[in-house]
Amino acid sequence: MNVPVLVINCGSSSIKYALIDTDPEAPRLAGIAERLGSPDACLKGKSSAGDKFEQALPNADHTQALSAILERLEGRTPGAIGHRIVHGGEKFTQAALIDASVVSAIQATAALAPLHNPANLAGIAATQKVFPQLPQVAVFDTAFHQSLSPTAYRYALPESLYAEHGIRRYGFHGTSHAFVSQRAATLSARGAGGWLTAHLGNGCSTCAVWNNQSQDTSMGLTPLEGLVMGTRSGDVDPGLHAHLHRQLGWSLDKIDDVLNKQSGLLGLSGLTNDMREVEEAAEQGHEGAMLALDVFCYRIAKSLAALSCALPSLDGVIFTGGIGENSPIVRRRVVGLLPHFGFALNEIRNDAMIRGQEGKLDSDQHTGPEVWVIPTDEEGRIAMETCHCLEVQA
Ligand SMILES: Nc1ncnc2c1ncn2[C@@H]1O[C@H](COP(=O)(O)OP(=O)(O)O)[C@@H](O)[C@H]1O
Ligand SMILES: CC(=O)OP(=O)(O)O
Ligand SMILES: [Mg+2]
Repeated sequence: MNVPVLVINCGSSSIKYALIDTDPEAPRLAGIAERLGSPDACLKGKSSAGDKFEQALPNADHTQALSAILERLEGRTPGAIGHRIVHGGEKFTQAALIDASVVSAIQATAALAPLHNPANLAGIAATQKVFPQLPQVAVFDTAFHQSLSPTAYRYALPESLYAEHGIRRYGFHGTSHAFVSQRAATLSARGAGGWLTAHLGNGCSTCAVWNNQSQDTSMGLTPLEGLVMGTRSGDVDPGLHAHLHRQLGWSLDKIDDVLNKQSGLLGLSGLTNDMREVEEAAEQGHEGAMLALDVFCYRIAKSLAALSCALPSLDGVIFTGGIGENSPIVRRRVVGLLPHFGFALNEIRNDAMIRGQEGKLDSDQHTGPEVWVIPTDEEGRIAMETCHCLEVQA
């Protein structure tokens, strides 16, 4: 079934939206309602003519923000709603038409993604109120990684923690890793083979993809494992939690808050979670920013090297997300830390690849593993999966 899809990515205080038409050439309407629940709440976006708008929505909640979004759709009516749902646990290997049982399954996994799933559920409740007549589909970040083998997804913990409590590695950003690896398989003469993907946005993760299937990924039970991110620490010694509790008297809530919201680029630099500002400060010799950039890039390279163990052979690496698509500095440094992989980055191509362009960064005549930048399209992929799910149901 091919219908215009309103894609909703609902956070605790924000709603990102995009209206994706059946005609791929039709301009997308997209935007974000931010700081919901506060006096500064506002809706920002772009009209189909490309004009930017900003509208104050003081103290608006999710439902009020959705009503305001509806008025920005320029009379175009969606035929379905596709929701990004971060955690689908082991239950969902693909998108699902939302009904009461799907809502309770998402509720059941909320404990595993306390920052994301409750907000996603609030988004479903609000859209059901505003668009009661439309079919709604849940598209899960975790679904693409359900192809992981137990070797990749099990932690070395007592079996009962997995069997009775679902404690295992799940992985996230699945729609992005799936989209860019399939796009590389189409664009590259190497086709679908072994690709390493690096999704570098506010949340960051890597993935090893073999024949369009996720083999392993850097995030785990929650979106905190793995790489250094904007405000998340990524991997730390699991002994850190007990240490902070016993030695500093920190509560679990405080530890959780520090690791999720005060660490990463922000924690290391002492300045900001925004990579543009980190790069600027590092350029001016700010020591915290230089260290943040060093650790960020080193940990990406280390993760890609580790994930290469999940691939029989390597065809290339793909950079995506706000940082992966726009930062020649990060790409150069990461590739430079992997000399034994045989990449050959062309500096001029790398420097020129910014602002959502797509392309290969290799030097001419290079025959080894390739380096690609592929702008991610999580919204487009969610719309596609929404239509596919409705087709299967019909
Ligand atoms: N030109 C740029 N150079 C370096 N980093 C950039 C650039 N443009 C955007 N970024 C970074 O991309 C990150 C946001 O990524 P994005 O994928 O848009 O986030 P989200 O995960 O919220 O969708 C920020 O750290 C931002 O600084
Ligand atoms: C799962 C995750 O980290 O999502 P985001 O990048 O949107 O924070
Ligand atoms: Mg993102």
